[in-house]
Amino acid sequence: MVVFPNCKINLGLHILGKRPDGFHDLETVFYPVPLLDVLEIITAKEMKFTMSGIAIPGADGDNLCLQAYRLLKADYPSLPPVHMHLHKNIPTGAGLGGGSSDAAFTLMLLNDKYKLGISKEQLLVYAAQLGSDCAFFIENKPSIAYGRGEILEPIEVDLSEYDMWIVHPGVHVNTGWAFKQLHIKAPENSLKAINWSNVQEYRNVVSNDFEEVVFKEHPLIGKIKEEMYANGAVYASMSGSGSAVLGLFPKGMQINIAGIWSETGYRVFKIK
Ligand SMILES: C[C@](O)(CO)[C@H](O)COP(=O)(O)OP(=O)(O)OC[C@H]1O[C@@H](n2ccc(N)nc2=O)[C@H](O)[C@@H]1O
Ligand SMILES: Nc1ncnc2c1ncn2[C@@H]1O[C@H](COP(=O)(O)OP(=O)(O)OP(=O)(O)O)[C@@H](O)[C@H]1O
Repeated sequence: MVVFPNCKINLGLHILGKRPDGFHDLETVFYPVPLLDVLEIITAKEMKFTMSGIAIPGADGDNLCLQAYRLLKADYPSLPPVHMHLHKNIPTGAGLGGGSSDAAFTLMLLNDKYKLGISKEQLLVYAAQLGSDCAFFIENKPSIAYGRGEILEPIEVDLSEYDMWIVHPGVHVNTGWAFKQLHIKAPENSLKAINWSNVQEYRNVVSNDFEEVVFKEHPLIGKIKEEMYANGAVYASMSGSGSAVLGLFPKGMQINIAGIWSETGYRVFKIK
């Protein structure tokens, strides 16, 4: 069975405070984006995990797909050994949640393939154990998120009238590091109060608290955002804790990619 884990972008991200468990409470809008990994799982004589595509830092044994398998295997010992193959397209350490998506899709695929009968509510609980933004991918609908990112409410956001470009500058931002750099202050507005149908207004009212600290450490990421606005973006922002930057442009607008983001290591995605 083959599935295609997608990524997410954050539209706005407010860090509300540090919690006793070391995590942070946040407010953000998650929006699913069809930039896809490929995950195949087949029944095997013994466990095997293989990968192709973009290399992922860290040991293969720590891969979130395997962590998801182990989490279910502990509660469902009848789960047979499998061969999982992950083809990685979504840049890592990019704020696009690719690892979290792979984990969520592994849970859903195993549940479907082996008829484990796990309810959506229980899948959300498993997902939240694997990563803070993992639960989002179980629902995979535009949502406003609270708590660590696992408390989700659907929200009406439709960006289909715009062309979306995502630029990844090849820099890996460690999410834990980014949270440690923050100087937490009360947000100027609530993302819930924003009129999400007015995309033209986003530039004035939608902000990401990570940008200040991440741009300071990696000025080239801030530069990408500036370049998006200089080249006609209606809205541009870093996603999550970076390093990917998304831009919304008027539909059909021609952008001279080669002239703007041709530096070595940069990857530019036009989202279909
Ligand atoms: C920044 C976001 O991308 C926004 O969508 C997510 O909140 C990050 O979610 P994630 O990558 O799934 O994060 P996790 O793997 O759960 O946590 C990585 C590290 O980030 C920090 N972390 C993460 C989420 C959160 N709400 N508070 C935190 O302080 C913790 O130090 C944690 O050890
Ligand atoms: N299947 C996987 N895909 C990507 N990263 C994985 C995977 N499994 C484990 N990881 C580890 O998780 C780290 C972060 O991965 P991910 O791509 O989700 O980061 P991110 O894009 O910054 O996401 P987020 O927005 O959730 O912070 C990687 O550096 C890697 O060590």
